[in-house]
Amino acid sequence: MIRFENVGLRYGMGPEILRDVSFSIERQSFQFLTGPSGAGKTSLIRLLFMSLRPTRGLIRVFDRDMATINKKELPELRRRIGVVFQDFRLLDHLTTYENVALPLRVLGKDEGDYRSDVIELLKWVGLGERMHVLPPVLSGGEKQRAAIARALITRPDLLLADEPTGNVDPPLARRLLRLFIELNRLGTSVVIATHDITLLEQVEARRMVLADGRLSVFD
Ligand SMILES: Nc1ncnc2c1ncn2[C@@H]1O[C@H](COP(=O)(O)OP(=O)(O)OP(=O)(O)O)[C@@H](O)[C@H]1O
Repeated sequence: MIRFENVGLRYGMGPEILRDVSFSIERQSFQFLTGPSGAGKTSLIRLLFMSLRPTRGLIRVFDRDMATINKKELPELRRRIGVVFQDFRLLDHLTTYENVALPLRVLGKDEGDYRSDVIELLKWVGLGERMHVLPPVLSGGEKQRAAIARALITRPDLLLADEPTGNVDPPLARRLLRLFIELNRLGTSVVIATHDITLLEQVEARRMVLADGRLSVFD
């Protein structure tokens, strides 16, 4: 589904952050992306979401060479990817419910067809009581869960989550992990970037480890 071949990345004239990174992400696979702070996890997530282009190497996303994808084609391809950013990126003037429903609204779906799905997902992530409030009054953990729900609502082919349990307590982190596993069981490939050792210990999953710009993959 996704393939990186000898990918290198540098910002401006800075040092190479990623060097000769090669890996594939298969359909319906589950993997953690780990490595010390500053190792390049977020940069790799941004490459996967096509919001950053590599300095060198080949990236194929959904069987397309990223170098040949033009701006007009990007939204269509990105629709197949759900992302949870570290900074959440919720829209402050929309309620939690509206934020989560937004990707479906943008696709032109009828609210009558998705309303119950959105409410069910909000309840599952523990935001059933918070669906009518605006993001500025949500706690960090609540914002994080809203961002996760928004990324999942379209049942993407690929879910990218950058430190998705960074702001929640351990029981909730376990619950979110179960949600990702269930989503994976239903067919979505999942990539979770995390430092959270306890999270890593809970699932037998492929580990992609970044260190000194290089990626090692442990299946
Ligand atoms: N937009 C940018 N311009 C210049 N340098 C950047 C930019 N974004 C990231 N970097 C640098 O690239 C390196 C990798 O950063 P990145 O955020 O990808 O690491 P990370 O593994 O996600 O870190 P953390 O775990 O702390 O979030 C760091 O040295 C960072 O300073």
